Formats: sequence, C-alpha cells, structure tokens
Amino acid sequence: MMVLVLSGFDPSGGAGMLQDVKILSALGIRAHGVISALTVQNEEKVFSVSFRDWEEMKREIEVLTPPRVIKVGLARPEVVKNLREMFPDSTIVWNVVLESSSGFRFQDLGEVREFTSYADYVVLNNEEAKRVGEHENFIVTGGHEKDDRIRVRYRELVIEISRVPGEFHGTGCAFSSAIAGFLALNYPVEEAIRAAMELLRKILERSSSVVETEKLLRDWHKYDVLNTLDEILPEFLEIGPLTVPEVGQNVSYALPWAQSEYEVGKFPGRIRLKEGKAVAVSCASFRDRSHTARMTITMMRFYPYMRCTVNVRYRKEYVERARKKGLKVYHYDRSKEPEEIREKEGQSMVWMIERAISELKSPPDLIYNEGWWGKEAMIRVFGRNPKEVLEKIKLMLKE
Ligand SMILES: Nc1ncnc2c1ncn2[C@@H]1O[C@H](COP(=O)(O)OP(=O)(O)OP(=O)(O)O)[C@@H](O)[C@H]1O
Ligand SMILES: Cc1ncc(COP(=O)(O)O)c(N)n1
Repeated sequence: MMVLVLSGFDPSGGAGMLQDVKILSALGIRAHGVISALTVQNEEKVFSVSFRDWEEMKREIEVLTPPRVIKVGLARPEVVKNLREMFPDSTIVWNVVLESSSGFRFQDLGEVREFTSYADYVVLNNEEAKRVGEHENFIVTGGHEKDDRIRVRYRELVIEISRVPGEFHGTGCAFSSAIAGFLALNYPVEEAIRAAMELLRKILERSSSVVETEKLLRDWHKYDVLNTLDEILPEFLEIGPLTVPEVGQNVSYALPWAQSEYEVGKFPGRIRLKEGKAVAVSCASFRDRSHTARMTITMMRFYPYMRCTVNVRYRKEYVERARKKGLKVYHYDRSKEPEEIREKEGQSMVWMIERAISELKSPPDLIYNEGWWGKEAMIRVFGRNPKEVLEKIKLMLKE
C-alpha cells in the first residue's frame, strides 16, 4: 500500500514530510515522498520557505509507481494542477497551508483559489475556508477555536469529537495525511474523516506541543511484549514443577524504555503450582507491581538491553550446573545486608543487583541467595528476553 506525498520539509519534524511519513507508517502505508518546499523553522516559529521547482519534482515523480492516492502539503498551488494532469484518475488530498500556526504566510490566497478544483479533497481550517471561499470538495477543520469540541465539516456532514486540551503544531498535516491514508485503505471519505479524527485524538493524548506520532508508533512494543509473554508461557508452565518456588514465579519482560514497573509486562497473580501442575493466574499484562519487575527495572538502569527477569526455586544443583556451564553466577549473602536496606520493602533486591553488578562489572546471568528470616531461598535469572532466560533455566535443569 502506498501514498505519494508532496509536502514541505519541516526540520523540527512536527509538520510536513517527516510528519506525513509517521502518520502513514502508523497505518502501515509506505510513503513515496517528493519534497515540494524547504523551510527554516522550529516547533515555535517559521523563519523562511523556498518552494521547489516543478520540473525537478516531476523528474522524481515520473520514476515512481503511479499512485492511487496523492497527498499535497506545502507546495506552490499550481503543483495540484500539474499532478492532476499527470494522474487524472488519482485521488488528490490537498492540505492548504495559507499560514503556519505561528502566523507565517505560506501561500497566496488568489493562487490557492485558482487551483482548489483540481483536488478531490481540500483540507483547511475554517479561517482559511472563509478566506478562500467554500467549495464542495472542502473538508473544513475547526482550527484553533476555543470550545471543548473539535468539529469537521464536509458537505452536509458535521463530525464532532472532544478536544484534547492544548495547542499542537502540525495537526493540519497529520490530519490530512491520515485522511489520505484511510482513503488508500478504501475507506469512503466520510469514514476516512471520522477515522482520521479518532487517530489524531489518540496521538494528541500522547503529545505535548507537537503532534508526537512517534509515541503512537513506539506503542507497538506493548503488543510485542505481551504477545511474547503469552506465547512463551506454555514453555515456562511445562518446566514449572521443577522451577516454581513456594511464593510463586513471575516472568517479567520490560518495554525498551521502561523506567517503572508498570512498563514491565508480567503475569499478575504469578505462576503457581496447583496439584503438581504450574498454572498462570492471569494472562500477561502491564498492570500490578512485581518483585521481578522491580529487579528488571534496576538491572536496566545499568544494562538497558537486559529486559527480562524470572525467579526460580533454589536448588544447590541448579546453581552448580549453571556455574559448570559457564553462566555468570552471583551469590547474594543476605546476612551482609545493611539493616536500613532490609527494613525497606523491596529495597533489598535493588541493593542485591547493585552489589552483583559492582562486583561482576557485567550483567549476571543469575543471582541466588539462601533462605533468610522467613524469606524463601531463590534464584533470579536475567536476560535480554524471555526466550533467552528460558534457555538459561533449561541449562540449570539438565545434568
Ligand atoms: N486539540 C485537539 N484535540 C483533538 N483533535 C485535534 C486537536 N487539534 C487538532 N485536532 C485534529 O486535527 C485536525 C486539524 O486540526 P486544526 O483544525 O488545528 O487544523 P489546522 O489549523 O490546519 O492545523 P495546523 O495547526 O497544522 O495549522 C482537526 O480536525 C482534529 O481532527
Ligand atoms: C513544511 C510545513 N508544512 C506545513 C506547516 C504548517 O504547520 P503548522 O500550521 O502547524 O505550523 C509547516 N509549519 N511546515
């Protein structure tokens, strides 16, 4: 699936081509990109714009696959007519940008008026629509009205959604690219508008002053973490009778950027033994806290790629086999724990990992401790991901 994009280059990534590509990527659509203007700007202000020459752009377009859908952003208005002549049957979405949200004048009103009829859909905000003069192919956005609703008008259709508090640079570009993307996915235009509004809202809920589509894209990892945990669970359950400790077991797997336990996937309620069989109380989730999640977060402070921790019941022979097979083993002697650490719930594990790392000067494969004052003896196994940790555990189980 592809959409041809002709738009300006906003080096700050909030609007223009960099934003168009992110939005289309969020829909799994490849953008063929031809830059139609260069700008000097940052998130706050536009300083200058220079439009590219059509002949140059034409040469780049001619060698690409003919597009079904084209999105035009900041470009000389006659570009829309030229594209119509090149691709009479393509759907052209043109996001008119008379001025930037910071007030920089981009395009001449008269020129825009002359070329709007060459596009299938012209996206602009209501201030721009008033100045250009209504046309039946206009998709008119609310612009920067102050009420708590966002409304978009297309012919007789008016769609309203709740406004995300705040002002965001790049919404016009993002919105029009989302419409182009949904049109490429064969949505009828009314549905494309509705879906684009919904997508923008989801993105703006994660954004501060710029449309931060990258935050939506990275959230794919949440699916990957939970899917990985649910997929590998049966293998942990299979060896559970040999590995699950009295207190229960958890497999914690963190998001690449995790800094809190709620950014670590785990099995709330843990994996437990019931009549000799290992069962997980619930499927993988980011909710709840867990000891192994806390250990993963601590480990990641030193080695961010070590995203997985699993606790295993202590057996002397497990530790001996691990050593014999070359795993990096650290013995944590709880009797050496300072009083103030022992008293604070959850602090001893953090202290334990910090001690191990300061001694080994590299990530331990496992840390073990004997039982202490009602605390069960335990082995914690660390790795990049659950598969790697499972392999280390299997090494401990085998002669
Ligand atoms: N605060 C918001 N909450 C939810 N959606 C928003 C918000 N701001 C913009 N949008 C979405 O983006 C679309 C376009 O926004 P807007 O009306 O600001 O266009 P614009 O003025 O051309 O944008 P730009 O800031 O790029 O000039 C809206 O129709 C809406 O779907
Ligand atoms: C390359 C380019 N295209 C469009 C806009 C308008 O975006 P905004 O109205 O949010 O400034 C921009 N600033 N830069």
